[in-house]
Amino acid sequence: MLIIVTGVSGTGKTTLGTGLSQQFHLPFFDADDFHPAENIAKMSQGMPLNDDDRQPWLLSLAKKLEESEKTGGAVLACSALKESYRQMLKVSENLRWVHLIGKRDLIWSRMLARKNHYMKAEMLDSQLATWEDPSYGFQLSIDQSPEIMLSEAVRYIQSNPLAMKMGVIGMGVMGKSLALNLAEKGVPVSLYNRFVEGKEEGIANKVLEENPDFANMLAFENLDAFLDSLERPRKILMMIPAGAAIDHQLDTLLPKIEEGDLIIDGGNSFYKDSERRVQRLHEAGMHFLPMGVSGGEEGARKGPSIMPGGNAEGYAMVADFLGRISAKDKNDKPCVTYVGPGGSGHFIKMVHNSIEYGEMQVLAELTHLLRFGFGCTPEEVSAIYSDWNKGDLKSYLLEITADILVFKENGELVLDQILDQAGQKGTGGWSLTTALEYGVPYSPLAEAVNARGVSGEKSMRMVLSEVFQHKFLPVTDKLDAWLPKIKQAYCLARIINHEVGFRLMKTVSEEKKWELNFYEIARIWTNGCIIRSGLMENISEHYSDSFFEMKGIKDSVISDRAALAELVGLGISHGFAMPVMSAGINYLLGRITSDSSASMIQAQRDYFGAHTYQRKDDPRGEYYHTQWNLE
Ligand SMILES: NC(=O)C1=CN([C@@H]2O[C@H](COP(=O)(O)OP(=O)(O)OC[C@H]3O[C@@H](n4cnc5c(N)ncnc54)[C@H](OP(=O)(O)O)[C@@H]3O)[C@@H](O)[C@H]2O)C=CC1
Ligand SMILES: O=C(CO)[C@H](O)[C@H](O)COP(=O)(O)O
Repeated sequence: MLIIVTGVSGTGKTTLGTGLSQQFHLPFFDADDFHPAENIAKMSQGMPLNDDDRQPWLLSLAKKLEESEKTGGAVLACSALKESYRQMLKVSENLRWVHLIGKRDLIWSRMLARKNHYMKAEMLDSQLATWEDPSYGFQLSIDQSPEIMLSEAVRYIQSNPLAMKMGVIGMGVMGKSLALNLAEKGVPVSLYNRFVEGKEEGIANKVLEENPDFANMLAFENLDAFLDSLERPRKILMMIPAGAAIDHQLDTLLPKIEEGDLIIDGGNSFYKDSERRVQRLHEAGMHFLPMGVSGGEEGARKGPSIMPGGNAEGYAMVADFLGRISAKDKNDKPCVTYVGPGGSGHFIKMVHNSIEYGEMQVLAELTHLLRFGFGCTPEEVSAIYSDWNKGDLKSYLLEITADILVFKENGELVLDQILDQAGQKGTGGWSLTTALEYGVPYSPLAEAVNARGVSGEKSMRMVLSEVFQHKFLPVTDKLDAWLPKIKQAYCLARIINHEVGFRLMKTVSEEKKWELNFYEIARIWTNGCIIRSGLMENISEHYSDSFFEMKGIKDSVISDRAALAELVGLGISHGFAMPVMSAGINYLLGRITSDSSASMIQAQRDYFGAHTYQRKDDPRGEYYHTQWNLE
């Protein structure tokens, strides 16, 4: 979106241009700043510029406008006195003109009041003589206040909208926040929400009304008008629920859009669905970008972690915009990267969420044990977590858990008013089925999914609790003696959660030849996303396929496993379910045991089913069968 404010010197182009740049969140350029030194010298001596003087200046302005157009647009204040000059600046159809028109006396008096400007007031007559009245654009009279001039110019531009750079479908929690983020970063954006009579009406318009500072947004509930408003090739981001809604929305969109257009699915879709959709849009000559987004409402508004995969050409069309809206890592690099082909973007978002499930569950388990076993108050638990959060254990989830533990309404802890039934939308469970499909051990993170399932059976739990008289037993040991071990156990349980997730990603990447870059994946997860943490920073620097041997991790595996085992023992023996922490220590011990109990399994299989087994003393790997039942 390009806006050019024209007029002779003294008409207030800079004031209006600056106001428009703020309203439309676009950069502002003053053409005066682009004059070569010779022109400035000439004007300072009161000598008017001729066409030859203006030629290089106009060319450099046209170049600046072309560059700006690629990155979202700009507002330019430029005298553009003659039609031939304006023609040189007309670099795009996506351009609106506001011409400032005023009487000579008014302009003269304003020029006399100006200080530190190289233009001499005497040159006004020359400018007015050169000025050619334009036959297009908005003629705005300067005999009114700057505020009124600004609001009239905004109204004109909004009623003659420019092609918007991006469209967002779905004005829910995420769509609205991402749209505002885009608009704030100078990407003109069209908003669309479905119309459902009597239920979903004027939703996109409401977003505009609630955000009057953003003049670079348009709102629609008519899909055709929304699509018409977009620059070609169109770039459309869908932020709607995963599953049937996505296919249905694509069914509606595809007949209305054109070859070369790009559709992005920024929701939590199952990666296999995304692979199918990449293919579908490819066959229709369109680009499809399955894209994970993490950071919740606040992240989407201020800077999420973004995981686009699929069509690389499609990614290139929006790479600049995604970079602008994403969170930034510690080196100020955007937390977005092209993940890989097919559904890889949604795949890694799914694994991200699975790790998120595990991290949340570990904190839930610890909190329960600290409160109802050790008898800590919520404030005490919060203080412990806040303390941990100052060091290597720091993480976003630890931080919000500490907050939740002291958050009160009407003097009551909100946490204790919340029904103990955890919801889930799919990503955790899909990770588990994917791990099963690829034969990747996943027990710690699987337990986080199962724990949510068990929590959902509230009425059955209540009945059985009564039948079996279940009680949490108080821990009689002093908390101070346990606290260092609890911290160690927490540290190691988190490492195990991450190892499990990264192992799944590595296996699937190899099988599908995605060539995922785990340094990059960890890097884009160091900020903006829900599992950002000190641990993730460490992984992004030292990632190794042999995860447990990684720098900053190996020491914890060596020194903290006794603490994790002890804590799980303590919790379970005092009546606390600790599914993720106990699965974690079991998984770890299983992974680091050279002599496992599986010989017995093989013997049993061979006994009842003649499944055969291999022998330790036969390096050829031959299969043997024993006639176990000699009768
Ligand atoms: N909330 C979060 O923290 C995160 C969510 N996500 C994912 O982003 C996506 C959107 O989530 P979120 O914004 O939270 O969800 P919301 O429920 O807040 O919003 C959903 C949006 O989709 C629209 N919608 C619902 N059904 C349909 C349909 N059948 N056709 C077209 N539009 C429809 C809704 O419109 P209407 O108002 O008319 O119902 C609404 O605008 C989901 O896939 C979610 O899993 C990803 C990361 C974080
Ligand atoms: O993607 C997210 C965070 O990263 C969403 O908040 C998602 O909804 C979380 O998953 P679930 O609803 O299953 O807990």
